[in-house]
Amino acid sequence: MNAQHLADTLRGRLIVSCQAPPGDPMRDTATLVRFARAAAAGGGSAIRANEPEVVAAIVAAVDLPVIGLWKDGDTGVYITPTVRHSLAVAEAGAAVVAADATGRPRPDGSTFAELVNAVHAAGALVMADVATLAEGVTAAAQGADFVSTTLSGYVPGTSKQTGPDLALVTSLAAAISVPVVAEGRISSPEEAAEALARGAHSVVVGTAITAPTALTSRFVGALEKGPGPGHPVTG
Ligand SMILES: CC(=O)N[C@H](C=O)[C@@H](O)[C@H](O)[C@H](O)COP(=O)(O)O
Repeated sequence: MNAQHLADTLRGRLIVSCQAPPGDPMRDTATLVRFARAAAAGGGSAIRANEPEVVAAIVAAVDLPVIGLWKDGDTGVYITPTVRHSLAVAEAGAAVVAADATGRPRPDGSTFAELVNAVHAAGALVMADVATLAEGVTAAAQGADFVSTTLSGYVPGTSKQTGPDLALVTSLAAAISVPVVAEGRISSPEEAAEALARGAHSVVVGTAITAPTALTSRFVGALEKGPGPGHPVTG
C-alpha cells in the first residue's frame, strides 16, 4: 500500500496497539491476535503490534494494516533499534514499520535515514516514533511516512505528563506535512477526539483498550487511595 493510500485509510480513525509487556499473562501470540480481532470488530482502522512473530500472526488473521515494531530492551533506543530489526518486521508483513526516531545513537551505528531507506526498499512504510517537535521535523525530512508522539515523556530529560502530550500533537501538525499520529497515555474516547481536534491524523490507543493488568492496577490503586474530596461517600 502506498503512503497516500494508507494515509487516506487511517484519516480520523483509531489504531489499536495490541501489545503486552514481558511477564504479562497477555503476552501470548494467540491472545494478542484475539485483541486485534476485537479491535477490528470494534471499528479500529489498523493494529500496532510488537515482534515479527506477532505481526505475522495478526497479518494472517485480521484484514487491517499492521504497524509493526520490534522492541529490544527497555532503555536507550529500544523500539526497532536496528536496520535488522526493521527488515524483520517488514518481512513479517507489516504495512508500516514503527521505529525510534529520537536521534539517539542506535546500537548498530545506523542512522534513522538509513533505516527509512532500507524499509522503503523492502516495500513497507515508516512511522517515526518521536519525543519532541525537532525530532518530528527531522524524521519527516528524512522520509518518514508518519510521525507519532509515541516517545514523548519516555526519553530521559523529557518530563512525563499524566495525560497525552497534546501540545506536541498541535506543534507537529503545524510544522510538518506528513500525517501526525497522537500516541501515548490516551485514556478515554474524549481524549482521542481531542487529539484529532488538535490536528492529529490518527490516534493510537494501547493500554486503555488492551492492557487488563495495567487497567486492574489503576482501579486497585484508586481503591487503596480511597475516595477523593470531590466524591463524598453518602448513605
Ligand atoms: C513508550 C513505548 O514504549 N510505547 C510503546 C510503543 O509501541 C507501547 O508500549 C505503548 O503501549 C503504545 O505506544 C501506546 O501507548 P499507550 O499504551 O499509552 O496507549
